[in-house]
Amino acid sequence: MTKQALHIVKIGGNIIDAPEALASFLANFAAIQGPKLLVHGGGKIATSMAADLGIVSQMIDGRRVTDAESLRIVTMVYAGWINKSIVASLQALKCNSIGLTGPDGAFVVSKKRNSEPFDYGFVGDIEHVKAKDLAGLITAGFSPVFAPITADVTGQLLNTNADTMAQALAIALSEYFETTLTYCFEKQGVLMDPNDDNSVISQINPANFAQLKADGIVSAGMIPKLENALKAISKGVQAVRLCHPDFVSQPDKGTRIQA
Ligand SMILES: Nc1ncnc2c1ncn2[C@@H]1O[C@H](COP(=O)(O)OP(=O)(O)O)[C@@H](O)[C@H]1O
Ligand SMILES: CC(=O)N[C@@H](CCC(=O)OP(=O)(O)O)C(=O)O
Repeated sequence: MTKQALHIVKIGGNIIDAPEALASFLANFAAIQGPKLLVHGGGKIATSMAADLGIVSQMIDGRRVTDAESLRIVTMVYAGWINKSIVASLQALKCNSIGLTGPDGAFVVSKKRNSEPFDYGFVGDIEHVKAKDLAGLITAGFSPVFAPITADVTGQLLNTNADTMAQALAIALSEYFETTLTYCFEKQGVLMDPNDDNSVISQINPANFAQLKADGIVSAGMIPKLENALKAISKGVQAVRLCHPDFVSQPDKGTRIQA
């Protein structure tokens, strides 16, 4: 039997923090026909909220070093304000969204990251996705909206990178759906020249990724994002793409990932 298509989309903090861009993206997302799932980040807002409270945020390899105070902030920001704002907006657009974190339904279970070689604090790496139950929720007509907060088997909340969460959900759900994964961010795609939106690299595979990294053309948060994208395409996700949120429904736009 052929599997039904499932569109998984991830949006990051730069879009969430720009009300017009977010509203325009959510209208595009709501218009996608058929099963769909959204994963959101919000790192930029968490960093500014932490700064307001006098807490300096430290990022290493795209992961936030998350102490107990930071964990409280990121949980309130991601699972609270951002998640509920997005779900309410999608409901107003007649998209039957349901806001979730890892521990809701135990859909995503993580494990605290090893403290060697560096202690990231309360950061979780995903161990298991309860894909069958989540597929059931999607088939019942809900569009899950995941915040990047998970928990381990003891109930400890953990902060999880949103790009990784999207990758893990896409891989696990590929057992039940023909899954496509789209990372939306504020540029037109992965660029040869970060200041030139016309320099989109149309395809990235493991070989040219290694070269782009060595040449310093991809840097910062783009490196873990592409590592997640490459993992997804190598583990059963049908199509993976990075693009501007305006083009979420135009598969020929942006950067396509190849195994
Ligand atoms: N070659 C590149 N092309 C496009 N963006 C790049 C590139 N190299 C680094 N970046 C940076 O990666 C960022 C996207 O990663 P990140 O900030 O983690 O996004 P998000 O918060 O949406 O997950 C872009 O805003 C850009 O500053
Ligand atoms: C462990 C870890 O780094 N978690 C991320 C989760 C949010 C995120 O990934 O947000 P963007 O998609 O907007 O970058 C963080 O706190 O920044």
